[in-house]
Amino acid sequence: MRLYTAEEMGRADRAAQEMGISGRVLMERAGVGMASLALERFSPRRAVAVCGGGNNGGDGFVVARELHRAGVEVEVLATREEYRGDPEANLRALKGLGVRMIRPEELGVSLGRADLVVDALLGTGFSGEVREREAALIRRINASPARVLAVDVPSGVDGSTGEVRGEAVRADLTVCAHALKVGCVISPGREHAGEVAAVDIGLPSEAEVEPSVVLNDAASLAGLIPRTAEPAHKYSAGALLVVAGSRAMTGAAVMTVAGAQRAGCGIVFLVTAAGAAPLLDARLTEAIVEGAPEDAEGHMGEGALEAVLGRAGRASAVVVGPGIGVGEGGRRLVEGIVREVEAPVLLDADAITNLSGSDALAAREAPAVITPHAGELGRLMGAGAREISASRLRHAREAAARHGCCVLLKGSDTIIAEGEKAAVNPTGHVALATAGTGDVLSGVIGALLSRGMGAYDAARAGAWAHGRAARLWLRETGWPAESLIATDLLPHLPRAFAELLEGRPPR
Ligand SMILES: NC(=O)C1=CN([C@@H]2O[C@H](COP(=O)(O)OP(=O)(O)OC[C@H]3O[C@@H](n4cnc5c(N)ncnc54)[C@H](O)[C@@H]3O)[C@@H](O)[C@H]2O)[C@@H](O)CC1
Ligand SMILES: [K+]
Repeated sequence: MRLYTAEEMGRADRAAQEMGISGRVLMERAGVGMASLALERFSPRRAVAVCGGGNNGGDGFVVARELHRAGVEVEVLATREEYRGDPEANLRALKGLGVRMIRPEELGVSLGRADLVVDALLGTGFSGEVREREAALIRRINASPARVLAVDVPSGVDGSTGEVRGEAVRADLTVCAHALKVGCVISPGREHAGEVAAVDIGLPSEAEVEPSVVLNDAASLAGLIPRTAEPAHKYSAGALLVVAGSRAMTGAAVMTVAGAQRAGCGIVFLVTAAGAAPLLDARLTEAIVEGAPEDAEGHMGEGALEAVLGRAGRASAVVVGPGIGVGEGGRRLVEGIVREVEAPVLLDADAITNLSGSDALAAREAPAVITPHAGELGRLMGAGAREISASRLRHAREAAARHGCCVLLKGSDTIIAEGEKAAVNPTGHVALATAGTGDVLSGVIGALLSRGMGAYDAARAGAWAHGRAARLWLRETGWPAESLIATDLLPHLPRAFAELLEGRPPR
């Protein structure tokens, strides 16, 4: 499925109009499609359409006309004194049909009676902060108990980024014209959008433009997962070195290694703190475990880098971070790995925190992936987690540019960014908000790197399979999402990868 920013949608729209398809036709098809979804989903009896002064409002007038035609009792608030062009024509048609027009001061009463609100106040023509007049209307809509259908974008959400500065409508369903708007799939816009759907507005394929952000769906990943070729041995199948764990943190190493094994690499080496090594060796039957010198806190310390570099020569990728601890020793270890290891490196968790303020990544030439959550990215970028969360796409891109690496910013809407490219992963699930799932993800992406995938593709495929595994677990068990534990993902990873290999989009 296609994702468009406001600018890309505008270009595609202009291209269609140059081909002779009028804006009026596009608006008509958008409104008709949106109304038909609203009727199907909500079976409304009394609706209020709140329509702004632009084409989003114009779509809203068409939705209102269609609802009226279907027998719904409709009231319309048109916020502008005078309309022009297509919105004007559609407003005139509504008035001709005798649809009741209301004034802003009547909105409260009308909303109290309605079971559906059509939010057509602001669409892709909006960005920045909502003016007070519109903000007041948004607050009214949000206070109403009626279901909310957002036209194209929930009003107040930046359709190109998902950023919300000030008020924004909270919709039950957002129906986008032609392509999903980027802002409807990235948090916080994503949470405002509710369920998201797209309607066909008759835009010809010749009018499509190159999107800057892609939806990381199974179709977009088809054919990317490599198979182990004959003649094969365990090294040719991918040899991953995992640098993880400390005396008091052994689970992180277990989950990273196990994730990697299920994502199909031939052999996994684990270098961990000496005090943790015997226990981990006993738990990780198939892995080769080596203890490295540790400091007083039980973290890998002085001499650990040598142990890692000794193993790294045989590895086709390295994962470093889960459970290693934060401190000066960890910092030297991670900087040394970033500087010295030529194979692709994935940095997660404490490895990212250990690099805050360092320019080691920017100086590195070989591929690298970092997999932070908002807090970790904040520490790396000298910002707060809230600042990162408010502008996720921008910060993921900035981090990728500044550190010259691939960035996977975790969340229900995991974002993968590298250079000019960006993808939003749709398989994420709240079930994954539990300790250890990030360690599994590091292992999965590390395994894909070790099998020869490029950083961006490995991160995308790993994110997809990881989220999909959670969804398969939910489907199989029927248990509440909150009950998932990280190791539950492991037996479902093979099925998720099988789906990617078959190129079959999930049901
Ligand atoms: N291909 C297209 O581009 C199509 C666009 N359509 C609709 O047209 C919309 C885009 O229309 P427009 O470009 O006219 O823009 P919008 O209608 O989204 O927004 C313009 C209106 O928002 C107001 N506004 C802008 N910034 C504001 C702020 N900070 N605070 C308060 N009000 C603000 C403006 O005064 C103007 O009235 C899409 O979202 C979609 O709903 C559809 O008709 C189908 C075709
Ligand atoms: K809207």
